[in-house]
Amino acid sequence: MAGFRDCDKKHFPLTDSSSVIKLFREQIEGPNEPNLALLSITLGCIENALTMNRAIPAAEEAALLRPIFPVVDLETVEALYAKFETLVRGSVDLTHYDSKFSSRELVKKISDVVWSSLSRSFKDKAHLQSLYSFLTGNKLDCFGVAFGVVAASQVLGRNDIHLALSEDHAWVVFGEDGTDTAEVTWHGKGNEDKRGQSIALSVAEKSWLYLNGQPVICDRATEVAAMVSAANPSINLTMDSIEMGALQQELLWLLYDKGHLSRYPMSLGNLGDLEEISPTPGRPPPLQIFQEAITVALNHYNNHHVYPYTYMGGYLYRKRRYKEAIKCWAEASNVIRKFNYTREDEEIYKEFLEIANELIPNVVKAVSLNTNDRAQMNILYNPDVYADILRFYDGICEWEEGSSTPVLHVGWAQHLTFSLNKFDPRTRAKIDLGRDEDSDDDSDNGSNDENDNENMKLSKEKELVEKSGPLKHKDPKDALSVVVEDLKKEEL
Ligand SMILES: FC(F)c1nnc(N2CCN(c3ncnc4sc(CC(F)(F)F)cc34)CC2)s1
Repeated sequence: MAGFRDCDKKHFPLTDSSSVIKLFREQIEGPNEPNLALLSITLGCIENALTMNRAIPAAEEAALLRPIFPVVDLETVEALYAKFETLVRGSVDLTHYDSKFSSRELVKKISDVVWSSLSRSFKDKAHLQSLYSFLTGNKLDCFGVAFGVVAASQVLGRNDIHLALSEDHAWVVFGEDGTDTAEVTWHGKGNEDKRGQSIALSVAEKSWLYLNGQPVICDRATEVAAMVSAANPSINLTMDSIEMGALQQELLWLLYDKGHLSRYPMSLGNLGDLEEISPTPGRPPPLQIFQEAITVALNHYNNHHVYPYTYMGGYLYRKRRYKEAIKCWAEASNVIRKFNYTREDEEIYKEFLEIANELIPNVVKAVSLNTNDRAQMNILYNPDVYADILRFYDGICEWEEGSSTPVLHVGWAQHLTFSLNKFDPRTRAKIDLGRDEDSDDDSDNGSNDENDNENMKLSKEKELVEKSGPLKHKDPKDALSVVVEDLKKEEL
């Protein structure tokens, strides 16, 4: 049983970040498994002190010489821990569940204990992910409920119940071989919660939300990594707490060095973002961390995670390394095409919408404006970049194919033609669409006639593009429609 031991208490009061690191280090190093409730209450208490009600701008606060890092007293943490233990042990009569491994009924009961304590207020605010928030405000977000259920399971000594994480949802695994699954929290807005139900493979099969059966399955140390990753240093929409960010970063490096991020791509992405903001001397650069996340996704999750590519793509975009950013976005699309889009996949839809309708158009605008920068300008003459944009869109089309819900609408097409038409026509003719660049005869090699028709159309398009020369259309959307109109005339 976990419990709040004397060896834990000796760390208190915590007076600075190094004392917090020491507590986490000893908890992770053992000999007992890390106490999730103790660590979550502690981290949540610090986050609350560093990010809530800090209306005074930091400068004035510094002028007041008020110490920023909060002192975390033993009494505070002990009281909250006791409250959690009393709630959980008081609500679950373990004599009803005597088998060595947990049952679905027990998991549902533990979920009900957390669930029934929640206030009805809105749940997508920040700082609602820790047990500190749960015990002092009866508020938890979607992740927080799942984490709370796992922390409660640990208090009950149910060490087969663990956290399972996708890129936008959380649930638990349990049972003899840890492969039983159960919903324990809600997802998104306006969706009935499915708590107690298993994540049937049929559902997980093709939806991004369940990562096609490739979620991150946590052990206790990875659950600590999830708690640290879920910490939120933001004070408001424009300001972050430097101290909270630095603490989160140091804790992630501690977990990294112990190997507890090695199966958790998103935590590596979080670490890469923190390193971009404030590089740690002697540590690898952000790109290397993002690359590691991609390698983990390739090696352990059958390349079914999208975020490793959008973490790296976003970073490269911010560094104005546009060619490489577009490559990452094509790789992200190469992942999503393996799924069918369902209505609960809104988060990743918004991610691709932003890339297609804001980031890529911004790139082609940026490079066509500052023509003096040769490196940037030749993006519009680079067949690889053009091909990557086509691959990006092709993946989204494949994602839509076979889905219950459509993905693309005319808004996408407007941005698509804007982006594609900024490319030099000769470049567009160069990419390898599986047809010869120079031969304009459409002599096929035994392919059937609709291929001929297709080839004929494509070679006609190429001819048209060459004849019309660089596309100087006043209104970008005309370019594609001109080609389509001419093709239609051909067919008549
Ligand atoms: F790819 C970039 F655009 C991203 N930037 N931030 C991203 N985040 C931020 C952090 N984040 C996460 N970071 C660590 N662990 C988890 S577990 C999870 C799903 C749920 F919240 F449990 F339901 C989300 C998540 C979600 C994805 S993706």
